Amino acid sequence: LPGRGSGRSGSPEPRQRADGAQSGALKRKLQSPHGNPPVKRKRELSTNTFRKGSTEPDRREEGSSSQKPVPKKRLSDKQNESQKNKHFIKTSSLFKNNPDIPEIHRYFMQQVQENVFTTDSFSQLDLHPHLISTINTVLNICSMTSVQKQTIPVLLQGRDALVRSQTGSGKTLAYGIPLVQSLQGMESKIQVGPTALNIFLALQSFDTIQKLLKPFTWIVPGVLMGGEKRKSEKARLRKGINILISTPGRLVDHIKSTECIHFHRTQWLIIDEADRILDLGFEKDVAVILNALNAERETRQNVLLSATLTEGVTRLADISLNDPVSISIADEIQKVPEAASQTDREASSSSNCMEQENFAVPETLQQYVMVVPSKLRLVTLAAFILQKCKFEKRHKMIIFFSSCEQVEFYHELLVKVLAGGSESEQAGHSSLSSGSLRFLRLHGDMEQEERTEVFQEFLKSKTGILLCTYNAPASPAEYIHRIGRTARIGCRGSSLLVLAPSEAGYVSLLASHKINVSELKMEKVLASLMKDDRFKLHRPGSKKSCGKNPQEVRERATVLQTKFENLVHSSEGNVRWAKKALQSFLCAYTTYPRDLKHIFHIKSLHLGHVAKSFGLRDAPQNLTALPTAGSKRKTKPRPKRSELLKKTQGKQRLAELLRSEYSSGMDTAGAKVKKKKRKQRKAGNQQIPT
Ligand SMILES: Nc1ncnc2c1ncn2[C@@H]1O[C@H](COP(=O)(O)OP(=O)(O)OP(=O)(O)O)[C@@H](O)[C@H]1O
Repeated sequence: LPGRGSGRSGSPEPRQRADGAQSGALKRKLQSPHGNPPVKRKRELSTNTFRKGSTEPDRREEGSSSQKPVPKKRLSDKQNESQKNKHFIKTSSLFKNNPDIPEIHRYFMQQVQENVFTTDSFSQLDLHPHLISTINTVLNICSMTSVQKQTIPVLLQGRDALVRSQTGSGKTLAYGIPLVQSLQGMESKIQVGPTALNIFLALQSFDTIQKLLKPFTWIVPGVLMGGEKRKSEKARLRKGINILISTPGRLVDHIKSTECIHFHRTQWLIIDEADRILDLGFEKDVAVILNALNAERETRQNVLLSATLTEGVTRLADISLNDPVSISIADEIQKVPEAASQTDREASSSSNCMEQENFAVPETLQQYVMVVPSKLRLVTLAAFILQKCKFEKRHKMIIFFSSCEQVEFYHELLVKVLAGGSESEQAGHSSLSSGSLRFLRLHGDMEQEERTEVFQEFLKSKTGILLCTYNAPASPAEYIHRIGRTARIGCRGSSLLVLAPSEAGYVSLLASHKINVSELKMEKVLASLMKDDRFKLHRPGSKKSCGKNPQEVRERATVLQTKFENLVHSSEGNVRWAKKALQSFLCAYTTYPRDLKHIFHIKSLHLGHVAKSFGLRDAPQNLTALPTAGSKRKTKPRPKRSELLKKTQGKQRLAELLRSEYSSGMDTAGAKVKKKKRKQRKAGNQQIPT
C-alpha cells in the first residue's frame, strides 16, 4: 500500500463534533489533486436509510432490534426540525463529506517486459557435478532463467558484472552458482576472514546459498543482521566464515567494533538489491564497507545486482566495479521514444522527474489501483481482505504499512474484528480451515528469531495475510520492489495500490515510467460485505437483503466501521495506541521526497478523516505530546516519538526509524563509535569514496 493516509468513517459519533473538534492548526483542508479547493461530491451518497432508522447505527448493529424503543415525545415543528438534525448528525458520516474521487486516466502503453525463463539447462555449464545435482534435486530447478543464463558464464570467467533484472527473476542463483563453483575449488579450507562478502537486505538469499552449499560442507556461510546478539556474531566471526552475508548496517557496526573481522582474503563482493540499499539510505554504509575492503586487499571480483537501474545504482557501480560487463535482461532504459504516442507523452510529461526510467514488471503480475477517501480506507481494506481471503479463499496477501506501530495496531484490529478472536485463539489454527483468516505480522521491532519464524511460516503457508513494514514507497523503483513480492519466477500475482483522492496523481507518475495500473472501484470492493452477515444492519421490520443494493452496502460498511471504532474506544489504552499509530503514519507521510510533495503532502490530508482510518472518532489534538505507552507488544526502547513531529528533527529521525528494519540493531553502540570515527576522519584517517 504505497499510499498511506486513509481513513474511514462511519463513526456513530456526531459528524459535526468530529470536525468541530479539530483545532485550527491541525485541521487540514481537502484539496483536489490539482491543488484547487475541494469540490463537494456531486452525487452525495445518501444516508436516508440511517435517518429513517430510529436508533444510532452502532446500537443497532449490536443487535439492538430487541432494544425497547424510546418513547417519543410530542415535539413542536422547531423541535422536530432539531430532532431531525440530531438524527442526521447521529447517523454515520462514513459516506458524507468525502472529496471527489478523481477519474483515473487509463494509459495504454507497452510495459517493459522480460522473458523470465530459457530452455537451457544448468548441465551445459562447466560446473562441479555435485553443484548441478544440488540445483536439480535440492532446489528442484532444471532450466536457467534469462538472468542466470547471461550472468553465470560472465562470473565464471572472473569478470565483474552489473546485473539488472526484474524482481523475482532468479538473481540470487545468478551469482550464487558461480560463487559456490569458485569456492568449492579452494585449496585452503581453513582461513581467517571471509572469502566472499554478500551485502543484502532479505534473508531469503541466505537460504538459497545454504541450499547450494549442501554437498560442500567445508564452505561455511554466516549471516549478520539486526536482531541477533553482537557477542554471538563475534564468536561466529572468530570461528571463521567463508561466505559472509550481511545487511549493510550490521556489517558497518562490526567493522567499527569487532577486531576479528578481516578482509584480506575476500575475493568476492556481491551487492544484492543495490537499488533498495540506496533507497533505504545505506549509501554511506556501503562506502565504509568498500573502504574497509580496499584497505586490506586490492583485487576482487565484484557483482552488483538490482531490479532497477537508478542514478544511484550507476554511481555505486562506478565506485565498486572494475571494468564490469553490463547485463540487462530487457533493454529497459528506454528513454521515452521520439515517436511516442500522445498518451505516452502525456504520461511522461505529467511527472517532473529529471530522468524517466522504464521498469520491467513480471508479465504475470496484474497491477491495480483503488482510490479511496481517507474515511473509507479501513473498511475498504477490510472488505478487500474478506473478499480475497475469505470468500475467494486460497489467497495469500501482503499488506504494507509505513511504520511498525501501524502494523501492530492494524494487526490487532483486523484479528479482533475480521477474524473474530485474539491472537492466541488464532494461534491454535496454524493450518487454515476454510473461511478462517490468519493474520501475521512482520516488522523491525520484533526480535530476529520471531521475524524469521513468521517469515518461514508465511513462506510455507498456502494462505494468510501478512502485515508488514516497508520504507516509504517514495520512488517508482520502490513501488516495483513492493509489487515484486508477488508474481515471482513466472507465477501469477496481483498488486493493489490504495491511494487517497489527493494522491491520484501518483498513477500518472507510474505511467511516466511505463507502469500500467488498472483501476479497481471502491464500491465493488465494499460490495463484498454483502456476503458477510456479521455486518448486516439489524433493523426492526427490515426486508431481506436484496443482492448488492448500494444503500445496504453502505450500511454494512458503517456497521463494520462502528465495530472498529467501538473496539478502539473500548479502553483508554486502545485509544492511545490508535493515536500512536496515527502519529507514526503522519510522520512517515512527511518523509516523501520533495519531488513527490505535490502528490503526497501532509497538508492535503484531512486529519479528522485520516483519524477515522485508525478507528478514532475525532481528530486527536495533542499528537505531539502523545505518551509512548500503549503498545501491547514488548518493543525495544526507542527515542520519544513525540519528538518526531517537531519540525526540525522529525523528518530525519523518522527516516532513521524507517531504516531500522534493515539496520544493525546496535544503534547506540554504533552511534558512539560513529562519533569517535568522525573525529578520526576529521583528523584525516579515513576517506569515503566519492
Ligand atoms: N532457474 C530457476 N527455475 C525455477 N525457479 C527458480 C530459478 N532460479 C530461481 N528460482 C526461484 O525463483 C525465486 C526468486 O528468486 P530470487 O529471489 O533469486 O529472485 P530475485 O531476482 O533476486 O528477486 P528480488 O530482486 O525481487 O529479490 C526463488 O524462489 C528461487 O528459488
